[in-house]
Amino acid sequence: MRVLIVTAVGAEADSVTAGLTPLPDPVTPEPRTLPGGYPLHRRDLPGLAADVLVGGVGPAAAAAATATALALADYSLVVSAGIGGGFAPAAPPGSLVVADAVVAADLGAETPDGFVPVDALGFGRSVHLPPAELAARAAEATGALLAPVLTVSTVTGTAARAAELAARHPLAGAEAMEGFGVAEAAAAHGLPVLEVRAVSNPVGPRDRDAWRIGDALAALADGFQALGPVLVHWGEHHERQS
Ligand SMILES: O=C(O)c1cccc(C(=O)CC[C@H]2O[C@@H](n3cnc4c(=O)[nH]cnc43)[C@H](O)[C@@H]2O)c1
Repeated sequence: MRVLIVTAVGAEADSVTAGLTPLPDPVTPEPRTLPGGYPLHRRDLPGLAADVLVGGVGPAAAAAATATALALADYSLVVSAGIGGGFAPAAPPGSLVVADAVVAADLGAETPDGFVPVDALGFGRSVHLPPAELAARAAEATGALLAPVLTVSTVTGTAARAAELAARHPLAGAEAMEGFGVAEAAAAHGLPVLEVRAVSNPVGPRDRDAWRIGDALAALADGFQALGPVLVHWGEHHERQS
């Protein structure tokens, strides 16, 4: 199976590729550069060809990068991966969240009666659902929380905003900025999507001292080491079905 894994920044791509490199890699291949300037790292495991793309920060950049890669090669699955904010207490810094729903949390309209999501306005959609069995197996193998992951264009920085999001999405495990963009591009190509987030900070009042980016990147690498066999298994099943 060939899978496209989309990260926002190079450090996340490095963690993902490290996790997918089971033995010390004597030769670390240089990434290719796709049109648009997107670096694409390749990892080949038995039964799994993984392309790890650095697509930029935010849903629009992520969608553009993902669509570029999907136009250039055939994939069976697209994964949005990186660090994110975790909703307390379920997703503390250093933990992992696998999305059972990829939710556009701020795509819509503010009204006197509150936020209305874009699909309720009659446009497009605001949720993409990863294959349920794949998401469940991924969460089990990585020890992750299986929960909705919110995509936001603005990082939450106040208790009030965190409470508002939690009230609208009581089961949310994490927020990040790329998942829905990756999912929209995947859906446009008829492909399933998965989202994996390693928690670097709590969703809440802005506190740069509370960031645990190193811990999150390490958790992301560990997570992808555990995820490799799940993807191989899912790919074998998927190929038998098609
Ligand atoms: O300046 C801040 O207060 C701040 C706090 C958290 C994250 C940022 C970023 O600019 C990181 C954006 C980058 O990382 C992902 N990410 C990490 N934590 C969060 C979060 O709490 N909410 C949303 N996104 C987060 C995101 O996917 C981007 O790729 C700045």
